Amino acid sequence: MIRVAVTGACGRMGSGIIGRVLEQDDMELVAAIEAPGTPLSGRDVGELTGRGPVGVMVTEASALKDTLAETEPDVLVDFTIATAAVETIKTAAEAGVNLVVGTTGFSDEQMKIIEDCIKRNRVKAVISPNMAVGVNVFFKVLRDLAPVLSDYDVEIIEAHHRHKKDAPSGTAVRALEVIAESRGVSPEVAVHGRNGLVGERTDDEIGVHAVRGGDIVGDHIVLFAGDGERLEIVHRAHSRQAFISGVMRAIRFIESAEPGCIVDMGDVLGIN
Ligand SMILES: NC(=O)C1=CN([C@@H]2O[C@H](COP(=O)(O)OP(=O)(O)OC[C@H]3O[C@@H](n4cnc5c(N)ncnc54)[C@H](O)[C@@H]3O)[C@@H](O)[C@H]2O)C=CC1
Ligand SMILES: O=C(O)C1=N[C@H](C(=O)O)C[C@H](O)C1
Repeated sequence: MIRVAVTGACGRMGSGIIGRVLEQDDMELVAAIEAPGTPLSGRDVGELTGRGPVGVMVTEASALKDTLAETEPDVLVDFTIATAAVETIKTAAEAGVNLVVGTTGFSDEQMKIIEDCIKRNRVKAVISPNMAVGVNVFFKVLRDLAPVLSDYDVEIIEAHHRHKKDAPSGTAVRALEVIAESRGVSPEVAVHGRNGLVGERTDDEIGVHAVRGGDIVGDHIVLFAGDGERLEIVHRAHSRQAFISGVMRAIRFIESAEPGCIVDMGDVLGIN
């Protein structure tokens, strides 16, 4: 039985993950953690997420160290916000708890802190900006296509719901990194939006555009524009269940992962 703790427990992803964990025969929800000062502390997370009481009460992140010691999870799943996730990851790693992290918006400095902490404490970690199987196939297609279309102009467009706090999406940033790497250039060639008399497009630049509105779950388009034609690689998420299915795969994968290393969903799926 895999003992699972979830942070961001009452969020869009956290609540969905908890619902799916509760349905698994090989998993047990042992902790549900929310932001410090949450008014939901002490409430049954099953009732909060519309499933009826499950006997797991919401605890605050400020008590995470004690919560981990008392509940002894095998893995902590984090879908929160970057600034919070860094602290959560440090606390979990120091407690020897493996990690599945879907939170996006980490800076390079925050990622370095996370990498060092996971390496130092020799915990296992799956960290991926998008857990959907289809998106990780999308990344592989981009890796294979980018060298062939090296002289095409690339633009990345992502669209998400009005509540998303970070931009561009972590998925769009990963797509940018994949294409930039294949071209032997820095992701700093990105041009985030365009406004004013910006002049002609340069050959090296990669446009990145974030659309926000409504309840869009997550669309990503990578456009390769050439002379007389263009190719558009598109992924559209219809439901957060696509991400949550990937989270279940990651939770089951983690035991076999290498201690002290961070892998992503491509590794979990064996397509990297
Ligand atoms: N990797 C993937 O497949 C996916 C990643 N995401 C990312 O996951 C993150 C969360 O997305 P949503 O669930 O839509 O956001 P949300 O805002 O609905 O949920 C975040 C939750 O975290 C809680 N929280 C804030 N600070 C906390 C702390 N210190 N400890 C515990 N909980 C804390 C908030 O109260 C909230 O309930 C975002 O970074 C988003 O980009 C979202 C969907 C898929
Ligand atoms: O915030 C979201 O909703 C999502 N965020 C992730 C990202 O930033 O790429 C993944 C997915 O697109 C949904």
